Amino acid sequence: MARFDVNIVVIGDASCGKSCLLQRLLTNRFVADSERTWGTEFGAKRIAVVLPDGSQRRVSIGVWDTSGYPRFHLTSTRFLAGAHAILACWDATSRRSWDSLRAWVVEAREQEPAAQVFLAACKSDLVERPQQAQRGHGGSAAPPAEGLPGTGSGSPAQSLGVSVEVEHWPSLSRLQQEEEEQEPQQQVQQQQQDERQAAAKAAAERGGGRGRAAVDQYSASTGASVLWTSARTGEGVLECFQTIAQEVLQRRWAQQQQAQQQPQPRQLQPARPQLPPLSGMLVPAAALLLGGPLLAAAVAKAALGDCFHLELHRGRLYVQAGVPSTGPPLSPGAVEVRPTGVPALGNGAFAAQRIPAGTYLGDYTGELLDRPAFFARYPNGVGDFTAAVDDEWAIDAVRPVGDTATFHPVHLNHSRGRANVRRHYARAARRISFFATRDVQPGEELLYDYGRAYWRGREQMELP
Ligand SMILES: C[S@@+](CC[C@H](N)C(=O)[O-])C[C@H]1O[C@@H](n2cnc3c(N)ncnc32)[C@H](O)[C@@H]1O
Repeated sequence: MARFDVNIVVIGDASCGKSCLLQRLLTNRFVADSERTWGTEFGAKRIAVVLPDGSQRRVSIGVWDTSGYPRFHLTSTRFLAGAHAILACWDATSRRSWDSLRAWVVEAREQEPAAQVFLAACKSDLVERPQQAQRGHGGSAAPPAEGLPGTGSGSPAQSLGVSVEVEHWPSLSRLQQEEEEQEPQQQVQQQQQDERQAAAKAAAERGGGRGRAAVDQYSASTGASVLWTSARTGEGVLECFQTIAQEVLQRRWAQQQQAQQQPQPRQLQPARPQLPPLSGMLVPAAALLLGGPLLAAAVAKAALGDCFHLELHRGRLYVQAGVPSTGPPLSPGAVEVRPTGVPALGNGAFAAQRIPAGTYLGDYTGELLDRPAFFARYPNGVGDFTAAVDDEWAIDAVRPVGDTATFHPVHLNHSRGRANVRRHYARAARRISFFATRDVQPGEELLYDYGRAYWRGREQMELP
């Protein structure tokens, strides 16, 4: 799983309203006939949260909308590993959907015991909703009264100290397409919606939905908050995800406080970073002293060959030593993307077979963003899955990160001291390539040093 501050996986029966919930969160629109979710969809949003100590933090939430179809069951549950929160949804108008909620919750807890579980009633505009706005285990978090800009619904934003800053979503093309298609169909859709609403209300009255008492009882027995949502009206949707982010961060904050009060275990000394061979560096250093930079560069190139690069780009001279620009390709299946077992890291890339030193692991591919596009998407300058090519261009790999079946360099975690991978930059070509710097044994994680700039402003998050 990709690493966001709060990773949320949405589970529940097919057609219970999960995709509409995610679309409402990301686009503030209701797409009545949203496509079935084949596999898993993904979206992300940045929100600012106030911690219990009063400090403010900007956090990103990543939301994985899994398929509820039985044939995708395995894929869906695979995404649970590394989740901080699991949102188990049911269709508030459907008895069957409610009845299978327990099985989803049991499975979620088995797969990712560390995750906090929340229950979401979808389509709650079609049933009688709870009145009060209590939050917490054993209670239901109903939307409070006054709205947050853009939601058109009630919001606990002030009391929670949460505000939305920016959002982005990878399924952009699909959503744009839906937007284009929506206009001419609007009247028909409205009619269909009215009909569906009337039918669902009738079903709920016949006992299709679950009574409040049963919901509260289950919530109390599982310790999972209930969040009432309607993707159609927008009510409770943003609040649902705000509640989750807030509760996850509150728990994390409490755990950190507790850990600080306990004696710290002895820290392992990280290994020294890998440098180019000393002999290769001594000769150019002597040449620099004796003949100046040109001679030093010529000598370095002669000594290091494909492991020494000079690039004059946009008025700057870039020097790289110790990493090749070409190498034998990775054998198919040689890298496996899977949970690291460390919640703060999420997934990582592990050698499934021996990877010889010098192997070319792949390029950092994704959406190319220029400076304005980058800051429009990430106003605070932090993109967890972006790699800067130079001071104008960045590559955003937010899409491939959700695909753990195929290795992409975005899956590589950072280590300053244990790095066994390095990047080669060809800036003019807007290319960043990754190479193994030593033999990597089966089971070893592939790691590279993201560089100090990546951690600036969030140094406390960096693991060695
Ligand atoms: C490019 S992703 C790496 C792959 C990611 N772990 C995943 O699940 O797909 C970068 C994110 O991983 C996490 N991460 C990677 N290495 C880390 C480290 N050494 N310490 C803390 N967080 C790390 C951070 O959240 C970072 O923003």
